[in-house]
Amino acid sequence: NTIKILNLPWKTWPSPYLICFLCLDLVPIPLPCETTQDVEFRGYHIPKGTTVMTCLTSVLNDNKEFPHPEKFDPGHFLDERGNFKKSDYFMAFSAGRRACLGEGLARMELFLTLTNILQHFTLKPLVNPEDIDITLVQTGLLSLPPPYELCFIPV
Ligand code: HEM
Repeated sequence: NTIKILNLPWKTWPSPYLICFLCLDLVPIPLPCETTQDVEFRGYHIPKGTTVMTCLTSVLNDNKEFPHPEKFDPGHFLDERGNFKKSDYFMAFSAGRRACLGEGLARMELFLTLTNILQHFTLKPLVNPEDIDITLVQTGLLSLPPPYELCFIPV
C-alpha cells in the first residue's frame, strides 16, 4: 500500500472544516451588529445604535456543559448510553437572526468530506496522538490549532 503523507495546512480548504471537529470554537468573535432600537435585555438597557458582539467563546468553553472544552472529546456529545445528544450550548454557528447562513452547507460538507476520508483511508499521525498540540491560536477571525503531519493510508 502507498502511504500518503499530508501536511494539513490550515489556510487551505477543507482543513478549517476538519479542524472544526477538533475545536468547538472556530469563530470566537463574530461580526459586530448594531441595535436598531432601544432594547431591554435581562435588566440591561441597551440604547439604539449600540454596537453589540456575541461572545461565543464563553458558551463553547462552558465547562459545566463541556467538562474539557480544550480537549478533543466526542464524549461531549454523547449521553451516558453512548447515544448522540443535542446540546443547546453548541453554538459554533451562533444563534438568532444573524446566525451563520452557511450552516446547512457547512454541516453537509463536513459530513461528506469526513465520511469519505474515513471510508477510504486509515489516518495515522506521525507522533503519539496525545502529543499533538491542539491549543487554539487566533488567526484573523478564526481560532485554529497549529498544523500537524498525518499519514493517509488507503484501506
Ligand atoms: C464550519 C464552518 C462554519 C462555521 C463554524 C461558521 C460560523 C459562523 C459564525 C459564528 C458566524 C457569525 C454569526 C454572528 O455574527 O452571530 C457566521 C456568519 C456567517 N456565515 Fe458562517 N460558518 C461556517 C461556514 C460557512 C459557510 C460554508 C458559509 C457560506 C457558504 C457561511 C456563511 C456565513 C454568512 C453569510 C454569515 C453572516 C450571516 C449574517 O451576518 O447574517 N459560513 N458563520
